Amino acid sequence: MRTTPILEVEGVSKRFGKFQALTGVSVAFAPNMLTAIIGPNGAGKSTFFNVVSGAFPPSEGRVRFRGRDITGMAQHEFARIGIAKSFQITNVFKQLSAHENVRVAAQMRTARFSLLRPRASLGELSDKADALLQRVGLWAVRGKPATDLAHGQQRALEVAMALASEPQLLLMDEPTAGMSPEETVVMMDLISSLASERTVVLVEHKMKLVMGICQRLIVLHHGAFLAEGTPADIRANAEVKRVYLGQH
Ligand SMILES: Nc1ncnc2c1ncn2[C@@H]1O[C@H](COP(=O)(O)OP(=O)(O)OP(=O)(O)O)[C@@H](O)[C@H]1O
Repeated sequence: MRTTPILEVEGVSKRFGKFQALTGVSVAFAPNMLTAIIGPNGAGKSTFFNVVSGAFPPSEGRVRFRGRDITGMAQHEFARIGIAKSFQITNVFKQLSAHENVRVAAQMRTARFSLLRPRASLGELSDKADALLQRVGLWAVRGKPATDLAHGQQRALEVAMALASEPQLLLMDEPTAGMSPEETVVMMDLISSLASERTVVLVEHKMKLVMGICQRLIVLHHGAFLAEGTPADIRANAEVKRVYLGQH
């Protein structure tokens, strides 16, 4: 990789008891690119995502963000250093409006930084929330309680909340899971546009979905690295076809 990577995963393995879910995975991610981690069922994609996003530490290996070792770092530190993850639907306060949810997310960021800079005023937070809601296409429903939003809109709300921390790296786990075809198109367009401003790494089971929007794909199989490359490279890779495309 010619540019200095923003995220480096080095020799990462993960065991659950005797089960080896990941084995020695090493990959690096260039800044401001959209990369998808793909692979068939049980390939280790979610485990990879959880290790990289700090949900649990790897059994072996290191994860580095902008050169800093973040292996095993506490979850709450991630937003502070510039990493956000979506989707944890549980983060949405169902009774609050879309606007209030994003404002709270933005407020949490300024609270974290309050020692370093003055707290933002309510007006500033409100403006920021509005801008983010516009960014993810939820302006029209900003006043609605989150619970009344369609599934796709709730997920877009999660994205707006994740963006409130102004991340340099956005990690997304199956962002279109459970979405209708129409909602999927909207979300894919959104992800594509977000990736022009920051690094986005997404985990996706459905390879076809990401082929059109990702610059790079990483394929896992049986918990190990199988291949990486552009969508065209991956489409032409006989081994990938065998283990992955053959199933669909
Ligand atoms: N907490 C756990 N305890 C035990 N085994 C686990 C645990 N989490 C995952 N596994 C196993 O690790 C393997 C990889 O699972 P993982 O969820 O990472 O795969 P995946 O590629 O995301 O699959 P899918 O596309 O089906 O979601 C699977 O065989 C799974 O059963």
